[in-house]
Amino acid sequence: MGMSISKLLGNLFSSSNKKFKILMLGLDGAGKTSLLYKMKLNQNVMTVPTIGFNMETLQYKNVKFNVWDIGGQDKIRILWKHYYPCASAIIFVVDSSDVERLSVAKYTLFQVLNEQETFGIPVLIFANKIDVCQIAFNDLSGQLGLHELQNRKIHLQQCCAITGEGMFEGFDWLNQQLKN
Ligand SMILES: Nc1nc2c(ncn2[C@@H]2O[C@H](COP(=O)(O)OP(=O)(O)OP(=O)(O)O)[C@@H](O)[C@H]2O)c(=O)[nH]1
Ligand SMILES: [Mg+2]
Repeated sequence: MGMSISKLLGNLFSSSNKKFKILMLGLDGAGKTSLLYKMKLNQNVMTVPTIGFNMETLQYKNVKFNVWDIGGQDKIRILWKHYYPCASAIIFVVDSSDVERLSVAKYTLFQVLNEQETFGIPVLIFANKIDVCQIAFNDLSGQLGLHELQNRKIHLQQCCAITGEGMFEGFDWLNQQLKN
């Protein structure tokens, strides 16, 4: 009856050792590094623009992630593609107070989604800076063109890297997607 003890232990061991590679992308200043360290340390860190990347291992509800926070400045976005191989999911961070650059955020998001290596993987969009947000949720979703992406695994979650609001809800969705 049931699974042998050794098989059960083997399964537990392998699942606890698995780390999902998660890419954190988004325009410069969106709050990627702030979110990474809020999640990792529960601290508000002083950030400087990321040139290159930060990588941290996080654990949320027994799921381990290697989160790659990659610099979002215009001139270094060209380098994002080098990080795509073997990514299990993408977290795309949008500054919801920067309404003027929402069209650039949309264009950049669609560029990422059009890369063959990102086909089929879940994309969590963090609408960050909800504390200073300048736009209603539905308008934000509309301006990012999310209705055009109904064949993709996409979830829009408002959050705040300063208070941590919304972060765990986002990771709950991600965990659920990675389980499937
Ligand atoms: N008000 C507010 N400010 C935030 C929030 N998250 C980040 N910031 C601020 O936004 C600025 C940019 O944050 P970063 O985390 O450095 O942004 P980034 O996306 O890593 O930027 P790059 O490394 O250039 O790609 C910093 O001054 C943060 O303190 C937030 O939720 N609310
Ligand atoms: Mg950064």
